[in-house]
Amino acid sequence: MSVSIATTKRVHVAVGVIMNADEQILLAKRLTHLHQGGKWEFPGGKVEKGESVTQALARELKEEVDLTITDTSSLMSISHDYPDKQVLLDIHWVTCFTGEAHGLEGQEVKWVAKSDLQNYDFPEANKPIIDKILES
Ligand SMILES: Nc1nc2c([nH]c(=O)n2[C@H]2C[C@H](O)[C@@H](COP(=O)(O)OP(=O)(O)OP(=O)(O)O)O2)c(=O)[nH]1
Ligand SMILES: [Mg+2]
Repeated sequence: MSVSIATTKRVHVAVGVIMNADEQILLAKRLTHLHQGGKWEFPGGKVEKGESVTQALARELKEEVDLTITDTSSLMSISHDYPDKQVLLDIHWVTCFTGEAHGLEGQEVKWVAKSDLQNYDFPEANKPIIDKILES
């Protein structure tokens, strides 16, 4: 007899660590009805079929926080299993962008000094990202 094990597809997410000229980082608060709702995140979202990670990042940052990004560099990737969802976060530094940040999906957005990041509640997967930013 064969046993089938339920497997869920890992969700590939493009994530931007956006830093401004004052070395502040843009955080957005996940809406409560979403996965990991109420937690603070770095803006980003799912990579769609046929898109590169950079294309997805540019699209998501425009859709979510109204920024046009002009330069990015890879920071790290994190594969994380939540009890209810498996994610692969593809995280990029964003240091060149134009526009003013607004939460276009009704979410709160905030520029936060690096030294204040530890006072925010992030999803579990984000711990290595925070460590990396603090090292930089
Ligand atoms: N954007 C972003 N997502 C993160 C971070 N940390 C982390 O675990 N995630 C997870 C939460 C979600 O499961 C997933 C991001 O998905 P998403 O933002 O595209 O999707 P969503 O939950 O808004 O759901 P959907 O309605 O678009 O399907 O990655 C982070 O710092 N930024
Ligand atoms: Mg999103």
